[in-house]
Amino acid sequence: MSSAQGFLNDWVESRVGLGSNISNSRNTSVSYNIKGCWIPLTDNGGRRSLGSREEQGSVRCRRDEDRLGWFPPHFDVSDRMARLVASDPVFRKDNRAMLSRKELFKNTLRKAAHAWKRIIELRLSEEEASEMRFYVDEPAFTDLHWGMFVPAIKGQGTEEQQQKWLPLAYKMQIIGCYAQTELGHGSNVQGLETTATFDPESDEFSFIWWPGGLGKVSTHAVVYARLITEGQEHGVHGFIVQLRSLDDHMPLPGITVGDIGMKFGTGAYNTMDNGVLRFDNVRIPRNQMLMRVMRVTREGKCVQSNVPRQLIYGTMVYVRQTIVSDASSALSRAVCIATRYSAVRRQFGPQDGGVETQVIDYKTQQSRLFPLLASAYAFRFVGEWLKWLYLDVTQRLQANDFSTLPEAHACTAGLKSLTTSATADAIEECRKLCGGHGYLSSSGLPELFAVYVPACTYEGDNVVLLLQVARFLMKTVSQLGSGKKPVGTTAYMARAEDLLQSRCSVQKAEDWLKPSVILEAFEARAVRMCVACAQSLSKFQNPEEGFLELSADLVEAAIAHCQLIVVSKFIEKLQQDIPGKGVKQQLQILCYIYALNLLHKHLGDFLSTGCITPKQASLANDHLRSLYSKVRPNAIALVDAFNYTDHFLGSVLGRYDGNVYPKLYEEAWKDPLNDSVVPDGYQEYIRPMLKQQLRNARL
Ligand SMILES: CC/C=C\C/C=C\C/C=C\C/C=C\C/C=C\C/C=C\CC/C=C/C(=O)SCCNC(=O)CCNC(=O)[C@H](O)C(C)(C)COP(=O)(O)OP(=O)(O)OC[C@H]1O[C@@H](n2cnc3c(N)ncnc32)[C@H](O)[C@@H]1OP(=O)(O)O
Ligand SMILES: Cc1cc2nc3c(=O)[nH]c(=O)nc-3n(C[C@H](O)[C@H](O)[C@H](O)COP(=O)(O)OP(=O)(O)OC[C@H]3O[C@@H](n4cnc5c(N)ncnc54)[C@H](O)[C@@H]3O)c2cc1C
Repeated sequence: MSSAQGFLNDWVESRVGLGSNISNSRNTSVSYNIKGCWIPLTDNGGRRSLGSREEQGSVRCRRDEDRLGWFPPHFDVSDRMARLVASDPVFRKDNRAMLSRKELFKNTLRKAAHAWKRIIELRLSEEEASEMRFYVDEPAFTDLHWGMFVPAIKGQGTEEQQQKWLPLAYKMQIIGCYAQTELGHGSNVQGLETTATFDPESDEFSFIWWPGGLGKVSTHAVVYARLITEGQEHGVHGFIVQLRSLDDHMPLPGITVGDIGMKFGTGAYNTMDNGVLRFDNVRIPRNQMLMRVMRVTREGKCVQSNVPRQLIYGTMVYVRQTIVSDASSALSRAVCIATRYSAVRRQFGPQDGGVETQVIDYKTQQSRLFPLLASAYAFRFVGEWLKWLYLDVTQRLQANDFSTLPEAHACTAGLKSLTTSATADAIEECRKLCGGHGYLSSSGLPELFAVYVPACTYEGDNVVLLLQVARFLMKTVSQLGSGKKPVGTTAYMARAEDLLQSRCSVQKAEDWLKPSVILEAFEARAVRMCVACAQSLSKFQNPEEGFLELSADLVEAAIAHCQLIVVSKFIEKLQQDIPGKGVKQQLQILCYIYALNLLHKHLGDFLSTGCITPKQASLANDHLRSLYSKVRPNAIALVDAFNYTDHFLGSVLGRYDGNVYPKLYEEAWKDPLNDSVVPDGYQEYIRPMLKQQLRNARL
């Protein structure tokens, strides 16, 4: 796992490297360079109107070109793409909530086509294109094409199949989607009802299918179906199926395809054409089954390769890994909005008529906000680590080493579940942290929530995924006595005997500042919960029955294990060199906040397993409170470090210059209801009502 450090390092240098901006402190607090002078962000950022209602002009973060050279590629690429998108009128943010579905969708097509044009014109690399997609900030068919269709062919296709299909897909001469889910089956992939029956007479397959996928754009799909040859079933496999004509985009014979209709929220994920697809005896050539895992011969015989069957699920492992990094982005975006606004917003305060208190100074606000800020950083680090794990497993697979696949599956499934659930909850919390104005569309938070929340369901329902982690953990525990040493993220289980007995050494609040103490508490909690589940399971005659009965406890154990991974990767990160004066200390504080807040929220686990005493829990809470005061002076710098443009944030409350109130007022007048002073419908409904009341009053 040590090479994870390389990735983590990249991140720190590039993002916290922003840190170079927040490094020149004059005093103990982190500073931020605004208009060329270094000022400590101890309060409201001085020149920026965070904390003031007056317009302060457009103060910009200084990012000198010569400084950019210092940043490693990722930051540079990301920053360049953010600016490119923000300055291009085609990518302007429409008020998506106001658009009809057709307008919304057509706008998405326009932006995607323009993005592709720019990618070609500017000869953007894959990394640059991917950053561009991120900043365009609109779910589109291209996500599925690049994110699932292409990876499915790469991961499950033979060399020959890749050579045939990938060039077409790379040039977007075909557009593909990932058609796996049916009306009746999503989580249960082996239960799919779509069948692909091999017909040796004609060398073709036939399908019946009902997927979630792309309803209006894709010309092709990788369709998952149960393979049947010679009257026998051979499990689920992927098949490349052409859906629409490449000449006029009409569905091919036997194919019924369309959009499944409006989804949650206005705007939001409705830019995506999730679709319905029905096959009626559609025939495709035999060699369009992705055959890396299993080959079907001309005679209809199945030949298993040495690659494990689970590779059929490989695309999901890949996407789940990307979803973890995306969680950090969505969370950091919401936290950036809520933190900046909390510094602007004032309520209550001195009775003598002095200025009211910035809401960010209330301990309750800090105790809700700062753990979310810490989580955004934590998810970023664990996302980078997971990227490394995924690359590592991919390289091993290429060398026919399948040993780390189960762990990669458990980690991607578990961390996808943990981070998306936490992020969805956090976005909603950020909305509440912004009070009434958070409920306005112009805060950017309602749409962010609506667009984000399906991440808890797609790519695997979060509970179903945690149950996969629990299976992996139960297997690991059951092998503990067998001499098979647990490795990677379960290595701590090798010390199960010690961890079952260990006593937390904390005696005073500061003792909670030792990473080893925190780690041991989280390890002991996870091991104890896993072992307790394994013991309960062993009482069942039928293990599957036991697994169903105990599933709620198993999910809790899986969460404990996944939280341990996040905490341990954060701690690992801090063992490295981190450039920028004061940056490491800030990250350390965030790491403690992340861990101690989890401990506080899951106190029941820690106490009931005897990992810590009530007194130690109370000391942890005391310490947590004191850490909030240390984050407060640097909170704005820590969210500025995400380097989000106002265009990307799309939030009046999260504006960089803090000029919230005049802009809220300005934004209100843009609403179509304000196009006329007297509303449509006045004559028809309001006036007669008023007149009626007048007549009644006279009576
Ligand atoms: C403008 C810009 C232009 C260009 C842009 C450029 C670039 C853009 C690039 C990219 C964009 C990137 C990313 C974004 C892409 C997409 C994200 C956005 C939207 C997402 C859309 C959503 C898509 C979907 O939802 S697709 C459908 C997903 N479906 C699921 O997730 C189903 C969930 N169910 C399952 O996974 C499985 O069925 C199961 C729950 C795991 C159960 O499996 P099974 O029935 O087989 O049962 P078992 O439990 O017995 O398992 C058997 C065995 O297998 C192991 N296992 C299971 N899963 C896996 C796996 N995935 N990998 C490895 N191993 C696995 C399991 O542990 C068991 O092992 P053992 O036998 O050893 O115990
Ligand atoms: C916005 C969006 C985009 C999508 N895009 C695609 C796509 O591009 N391609 C594609 O193929 N699919 C796509 N999907 C489908 C998605 O992958 C599935 O909806 C998802 O995998 C969940 O499966 P399900 O709908 O069958 O949920 P279900 O399994 O029916 O879940 C319903 C409830 O049952 C519970 N449950 C289910 N099984 C168990 C169990 N074994 N134990 C305990 N509880 C259980 C779940 O926790 C959940 O609470 C998309 C979905 C959405 C929302």
